[in-house]
This record gives sequence, structure tokens and C-alpha cells, in this order.
Amino acid sequence: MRRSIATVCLSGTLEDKLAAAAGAGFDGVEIFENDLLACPLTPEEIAGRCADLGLAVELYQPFRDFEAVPEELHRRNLRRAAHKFALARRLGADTVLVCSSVAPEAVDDDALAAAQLRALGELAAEHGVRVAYEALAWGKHVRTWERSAELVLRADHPAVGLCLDSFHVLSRGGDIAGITEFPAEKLFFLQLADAPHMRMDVLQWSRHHRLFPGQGAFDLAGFTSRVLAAGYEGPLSLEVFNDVFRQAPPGRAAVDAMRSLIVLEEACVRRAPATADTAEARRFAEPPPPAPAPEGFAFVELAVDAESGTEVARTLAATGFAHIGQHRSKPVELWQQGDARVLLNATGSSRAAIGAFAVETGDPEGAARRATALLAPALPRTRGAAEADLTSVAAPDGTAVFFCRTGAADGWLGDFILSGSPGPGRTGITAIDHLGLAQPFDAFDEATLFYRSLFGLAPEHDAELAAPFGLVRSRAVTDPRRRLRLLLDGTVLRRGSWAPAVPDPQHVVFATGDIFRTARALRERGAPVLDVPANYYDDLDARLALDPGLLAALREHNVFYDRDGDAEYFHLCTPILGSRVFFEFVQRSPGYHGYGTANAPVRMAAHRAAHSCARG
Ligand SMILES: O=C(O)c1ccc(O)c(O)c1
Ligand SMILES: [Mg+2]
Repeated sequence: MRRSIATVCLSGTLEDKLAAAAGAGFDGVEIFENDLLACPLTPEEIAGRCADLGLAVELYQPFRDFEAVPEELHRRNLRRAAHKFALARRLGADTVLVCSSVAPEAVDDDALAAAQLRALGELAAEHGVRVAYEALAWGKHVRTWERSAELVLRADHPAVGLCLDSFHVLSRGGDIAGITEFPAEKLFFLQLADAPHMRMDVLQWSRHHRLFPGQGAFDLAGFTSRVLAAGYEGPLSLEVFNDVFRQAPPGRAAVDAMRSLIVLEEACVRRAPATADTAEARRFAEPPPPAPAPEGFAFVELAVDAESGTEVARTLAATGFAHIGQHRSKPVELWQQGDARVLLNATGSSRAAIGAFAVETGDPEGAARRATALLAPALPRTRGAAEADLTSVAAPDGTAVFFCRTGAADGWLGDFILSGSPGPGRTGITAIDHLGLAQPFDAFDEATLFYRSLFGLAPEHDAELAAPFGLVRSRAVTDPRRRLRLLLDGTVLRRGSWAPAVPDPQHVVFATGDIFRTARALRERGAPVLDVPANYYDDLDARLALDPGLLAALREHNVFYDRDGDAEYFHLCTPILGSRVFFEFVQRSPGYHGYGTANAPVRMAAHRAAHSCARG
């Protein structure tokens, strides 16, 4: 099916938007009136530009406040429409979107609305265009897709059809089952947008918070599948009003948008009946290779400079890691305890940050092909003659993501000269439990979709915290078997200059089967542990009435505690190492799937206190 994007989704001038849409591989665009008005090119020149870029002009929009008005206003509306229809033709668009009226003059009269839409269809046909009628969720009288559909049927004109917009339909939580029954020849256009669940005025929700499919909470695959089942043949067109995307680099936003469509199409194909050589499946481009089953983390790589490298290495040693390998050609050290592997990479000049991580999977080549199909930017790599050919891609936050099969004969471990063994876990660490990846404000939704789609992860936890320097949102994504857990943090609002630029330091979180054994071992080895304020433990006592012995042990070892039913979570942290990373050690009981998020504000303040005091 054709893939289209509304120019309103992207930042910049119309020329910027068209170039970005074409660059990301879209087949067509919806041209928004405001983008046209502000453009120095004539409509014919815009049509030419689109043709040169390989873009069809799928739709011109919006034409507002037309139907169900007194006769005199109706005549003026038709005159207005004639101008727009002529303009659409000059742009090369054969469809004009008409959204349901919000005008005070509009009356609640279906017969009148249908008659006037029919007259509009007649006029459109004279201009060689069609009218796609869309119910705005906040229209004066027409707010539901069912009512817009009834009016289209009642207008009964070949140039009058329906535009379905997933936001307007799904934001109202109405019934969508009937969509499959709507006559295909009157389904003129399909606009797709996701959104987070929000309790707010629907117009504000729509104009500021729409997201690309897969980034919000709506069931876009369920919705789209129904429209396709009805026989819709037009383009899948993204129409996303979003304050962050409006100021994002358009090329990058367009790629994010295209990734969302590829993933949506994949989900629709998967939902199609098992006889999948159905027309449905064949209407789409080849889907990407399936998401690999992640087995966990092969390694995490910290980028360090000389000074932070020394500090991180000292901390790794104190937390019981062994330095067991040296890269053959680069200043990269391999540290390991249990199945937790940490690389220290001193090729750059970073003051300690997560530069990369590797996902362990049985099919790294398939994972890399999927990443490429999902437009993940491949990272260039220099490698020595005998070194493993590791593919890596750049996540939106700049983190390099590798795909690895550690046990393979030609695997990445062969790049290291091994000089020791990880031995039995000296402080009880068994593996990497999760990574906490702080996201730049502008990259949060893009990053969620990126990580989810590459590895087949789903969000399982979303929280908003009042942190010391402002609101922080935290979203965990994980695979169905919970082998790969990523915790994405970002700020809810763009930060001011008082707050630290990074909302929350990145963290590498190690799993232990016995937090107090680990805590004692860390103490014996002189590992630095973050001090937790006494007030925190007083509050724990008040809230949870913990066993006094347990509470005393938590207090003594600076261990945070969380509980979900009977399932418990214990965690303690190092101070910040270098400028923006820390280690955390966690024990989770089998039924606990959270991240101790309620403790995060206390932890952030404690990090700040320790960091300011250490740096003077
Ligand atoms: O917010 C609006 O006005 C508006 C305009 C056109 C659309 O297609 C839409 O979904 C919303
Ligand atoms: Mg719309």
C-alpha cells in the first residue's frame, strides 16, 4: 500500500518537509493549507517538486466549517470550496479533506448536512476532485465516525466519501467493529495517529499529543486491520500533530514516522488470518525479518577517558568483577562476573557513559537485517583482520547497539586476548538485570519505538515522577520472556538551565540472588555505595511495617526496597562514576517486574548530594 505523511507532522518549510518525506521513502504527502500559504512556490511548482521527489500529492487539507448551515452561508461556502478545489487540482491532488463543522452557525440537521455535502460533491466532480469527509472528535454536531459515515451514505454522490482518522475514532473509545461493513468505494482516505491515554480536552489532546503508531496507547493495528478488511485501497497516511515533532529535525522525524508505518504494517499482516497469502498480506511491501528472541545482554560498553577509566575500573574491581581480557587492537578491556560483562572502551574521551550495549541472540544476522529494514542507521566500524564482523546500529540517543551470539566460534569474544576467568561470582552478581538509558527530551518517543520494534519489546511500566529537578518519565520495555529489560528515562518538559542537563544518570544494573550477601561483599572490598537518607527508612517503616530486622539491614547497607504484592525488590547503588553513569545491584523475587521507581526521586537526590560533595 502507498505510504503517505501529512506535512503537518514535520518541522520546517514546505520544501524541508517534502525533502524529508521523500528521503524517508514515503510515496506521497497530504499538503496542509498553512504549509502551502507560507510557501513561495506556486501550486504548479509544488506539484513539480513533489513529482521530482517521487511523491504523490495524496490530499489537500483541511476545508473547514462547511455543512448544515443556512442557505446564504451555504452559497458562500460553495464559493470558498470552488477556490480550494481548483487549488487542489493545481497541486495535483485529487482529494480534498473536509472536516466536520465546528461553526456556531451549523445546525443539528442530518438531512440538511447530507444535501449540502451532495452539492459539494457535485461541485467537486466539476473540478475533477473528490471530497473526503472527516468527523472531528470535537465537531459541533458530527463527532463520531458513524455519523460522518451516515452523512456520506445519505449524500449519495460518487465524489463524496469518508475520511477515517484513527485519532478521532479511537480517542472517543467508540465501537469500531462496524467499519468493516462500510462500502469500500466510499472509503476515500485513512489517516493514522496514535496517542497516549490522557484525561484532557480532546482538541488539545489531538493538536499537541498525537504520536506515530506504536508510540502511544491506541490499538492502531486493530483499527487499521478493520479499515483494510472493509476493502480500503488508498494510502496509509500519518497525520500527527505533536509539539516535539514540530521542532525536531524533519529528516529524522520522517524516518521515525516511516519506521512506525513499517511496524504497523507488520502487525496488520500478523493479524491477518492464517491463510496469509491473503490479499491483505500481499497488499503490503515485504515485512522486515521477525524480531529475534533476545536472550539478554552480551555486554555493556562504557566509554571512558583516562581519569574516568581508572575510577570505573577501580569500582569494577571493588564490586568483584575480574579484568579477564584485552582487545587485540583497541584500548578496550573486558571485565566479567557471572554472565555480566562490561567493556571499558578508552578510544574516545567520554567521562564515563554507556556507549554501547550488545543484545545476546541466537540469530544476530537476522537481528541486524531487521534493524536495517527498520531504517536503523548502521554505524561504521573499524576492525582488525581477524576480528568478528559485528554489526551495530545507532539508537536515537546515540547508543550503539550490537547483536551477538557470544558462544559462536567466530563470536566477539575472539577479539579479546583472554587472561583470566570470571570465576565464581565474588560478590554474587549473576548477570545484567537491565540498563537505565537516559533519553534526550526530544528522543523519548522515538527511542521507545526504536528499541521496541528492533527487539520485539513491549512497554510494561510507565511512570511519571516528581524528581528533585523536575518531572521525569520512566518507561520500561521488555520482551515476553523478560530477558532484555531497558528502562528509558526522560524529562516531561524541556529542562531549564538550573537542572542538570542529563535528567537521570545512565545506570548498569546487575542482578544478584542475595542482596545482603552482595552488600556485605561490597563493603569488605571497599566498594563505594551511595548513602541513603535516614528519612527514607523512617518512611518505609511507616508505609510497610517491615520486620524490624529487615529494616535495620536495609538501613545498615543503604538498600532501597520495593514491593508488589508479596514480590520484593532490593537495590543499592554506587555513587556516580565519572560524569553520568552508576552501577546498581538488584535482587528481584520472581514475581516482581518493576524497577523500584518509587525510590528513584530519593536516589536522584542522594546522587546529587554525593556528587556535589565529591566535586566540592
Ligand atoms: O485539528 C484540526 O483542526 C484537524 C484538521 C484536519 C484533520 O484531519 C484533523 O484530524 C484535525
Ligand atoms: Mg485528520
